[in-house]
Amino acid sequence: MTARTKPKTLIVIFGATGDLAKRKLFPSIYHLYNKGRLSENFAVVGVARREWTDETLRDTVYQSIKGEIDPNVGDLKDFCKHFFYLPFDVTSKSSYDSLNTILNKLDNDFDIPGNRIFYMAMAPEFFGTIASNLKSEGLTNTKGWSRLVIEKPFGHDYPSANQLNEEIREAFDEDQIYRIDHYLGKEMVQNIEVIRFANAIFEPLWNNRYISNIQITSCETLGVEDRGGYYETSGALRDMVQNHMLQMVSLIAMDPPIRLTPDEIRSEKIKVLRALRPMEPIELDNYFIRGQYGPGEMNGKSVIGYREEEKVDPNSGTETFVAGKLLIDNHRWAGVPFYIRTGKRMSLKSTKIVIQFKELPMNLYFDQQQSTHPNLLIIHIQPDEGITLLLNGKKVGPTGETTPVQLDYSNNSVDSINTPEAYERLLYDCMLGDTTNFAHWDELNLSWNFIDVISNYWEKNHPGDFPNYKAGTMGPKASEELLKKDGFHWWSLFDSDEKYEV
Ligand SMILES: NC(=O)C1=CN([C@@H]2O[C@H](COP(=O)(O)OP(=O)(O)OC[C@H]3O[C@@H](n4cnc5c(N)ncnc54)[C@H](OP(=O)(O)O)[C@@H]3O)[C@@H](O)[C@H]2O)C=CC1
Ligand SMILES: O=C1O[C@H](COP(=O)(O)O)[C@@H](O)[C@H](O)[C@H]1O
Repeated sequence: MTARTKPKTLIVIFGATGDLAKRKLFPSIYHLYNKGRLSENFAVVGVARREWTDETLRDTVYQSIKGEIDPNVGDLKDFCKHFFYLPFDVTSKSSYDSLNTILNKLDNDFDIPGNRIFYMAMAPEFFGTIASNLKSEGLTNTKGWSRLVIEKPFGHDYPSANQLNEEIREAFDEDQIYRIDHYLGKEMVQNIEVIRFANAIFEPLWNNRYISNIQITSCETLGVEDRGGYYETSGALRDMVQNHMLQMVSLIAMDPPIRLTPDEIRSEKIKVLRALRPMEPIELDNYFIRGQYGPGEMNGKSVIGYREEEKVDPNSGTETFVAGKLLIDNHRWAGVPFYIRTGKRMSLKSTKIVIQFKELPMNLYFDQQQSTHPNLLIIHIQPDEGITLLLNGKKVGPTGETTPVQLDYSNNSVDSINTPEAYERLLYDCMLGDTTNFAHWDELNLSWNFIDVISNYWEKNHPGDFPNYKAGTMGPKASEELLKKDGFHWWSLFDSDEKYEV
C-alpha cells in the first residue's frame, strides 16, 4: 500500500464516550488497522464531558473490540497506544485551545502532516458550534487537510437542515464535509452501480419499456430500543425514508454517469430526486401510508407495543412503519411505480430491492396449465448479500410446462471473507478524500423538501387507527393494499441461499 492509500491521519471523535463510538467507530478503526489500511502514523483523540483519562479510553476501545481481535495482529496494546482522551466542553473556547495543543503534539509525535478528521459522534445541536469553534480557534489551520464527518440526523426538516448546513458551511467547504448515510457504505448498496453499469444485459432493459415496478424494503425486527426520545421526534419517515430509502431509490433510478467521479455520480442522483413527483396533500393517502406497532410476538416471546416503550407518549402518533409509492417523472421511469417500505418490529430483518420486469407482449405459454412467472432481479442488501435472477425454464420431463429457475449469487458463500462494515468503508473513504458515498447538501435539500410535505400532512392529521400492526408482522394491511390497487403485491423476502417459493 502506498502513502496515498494509507494517509497519515489524526482523528478527533466528539462524543467518544458514547454508544456510536463504542459500537461502530472503535471497531472500524481496529479493522482498518488490522487490514493494513492505517499507517502507523495515526492517532485518535476522543473528547466528551466525562473526566476520563487516556487509560479509560484505551480500556473502552479494548472492550469494544475484544470480541473481534485477530490473533495474528501484534500486541493490541500497540494499537490502543494510538488513542488519547481529553475531557471537553464543546461550548468553551478554552477546550479547543487545549485540544489544539494536543493535536499539534500528536502531529509531531506520530509524524502526521496536519491531516485531521473531526468526527461528530454526538447530538446534532452541537454540530454548528463545534464546526465554528474548530475554525475560529485555528484547529483547521494546518498544513494538511481538515475534514468534518457529520452523523445523522442532518436536520429535522428542510428549514432546520438548511440552517445547520449554513452554520457548518461558514467553517468548512462542501468538499470538506462528509455527511454519513451508513447505507451508502453497505457492500451491496455499492454494488448497485456495478450490477447496473458493468453488465450489458441490464442497462438496455432498465426503463419503463421493460420494468413494471420496483420494490425496496428495509424491515427490522428491533423496536426502538432505548431511542424512544429521539424516535418520537423522528418516526420512520425521517429516520429511514428521507435518507437511506431515497438514497437507494436514486442509485437504482439514476442515469449512467459519464464517469465514476463523485461529482458525476451525485449529479445523476440529484436528477432523480428532482424528478420525484411531489406529493399533493389532497392525494397523499393514496401514495403514502403509515403504521405503528402494537404488542405482539417475536420468536415466540411477547413484546410490548411502541406506545409502551420508554420515553414514548402513550398516545403517540409517531409512525414506526412507512410504505409509499414514488413516481419519477422522466423519460426512463414515467409510469413505473417505485414502492418503498420500512418499519420496526416486523417479522424479519431484511433489506432487499426487487425489480419486476414486464410480461412478454405475447406469451406462448399462456395456454399451458400455469402462466409464466414474472422475471425478477433481486438485490439482497442484508443480512444476506447477493443477487437472484428469476427466469422461466422448462419443467424437466416430457412436458411443455414452464417452471421458475432461480440463479443465485451470494457474497456470503462465494467470498469467504466478511465484507467490511459500512462505517469502516466510510471512515476509510473519508481518509482518502473520496466523497462518493456521502450525502451532498443538494441531495439533502431535495429529499427534505419531498419528505416535508408528507410529515406536515401527517402532523396535521393524527392517525386514528394506531397501533395498526402487531409486532412480528409485515406491517399494516394498508401496505398490501397500496400495491394491490395497482395489480401488484410485495414479493417475498427470502434469503439468496434459500429456494424462492413462488
Ligand atoms: N448510536 C448509534 O447507533 C447511532 C448514532 N447516530 C448518531 O450519532 C450521534 C451520537 O449518537 P450516540 O453515540 O448514540 O449518542 P450518545 O448519547 O451515546 O453519546 C453522546 C456523546 O456526546 C457526548 N456529549 C454530550 N454532550 C456533550 C457536551 N456538551 N460536550 C462534550 N460532549 C458531550 C457524550 O459524552 P459525555 O456525556 O461524557 O459528555 C457522549 O460521548 C447522534 O447524532 C446520533 O443520532 C447515528 C446512527 C446510529
Ligand atoms: O439509521 C438508522 O438505521 C438503522 C437500521 O440500519 P441497518 O443498517 O441495521 O439496516 C435503524 O435501526 C435506525 O433506527 C436508524 O436511525
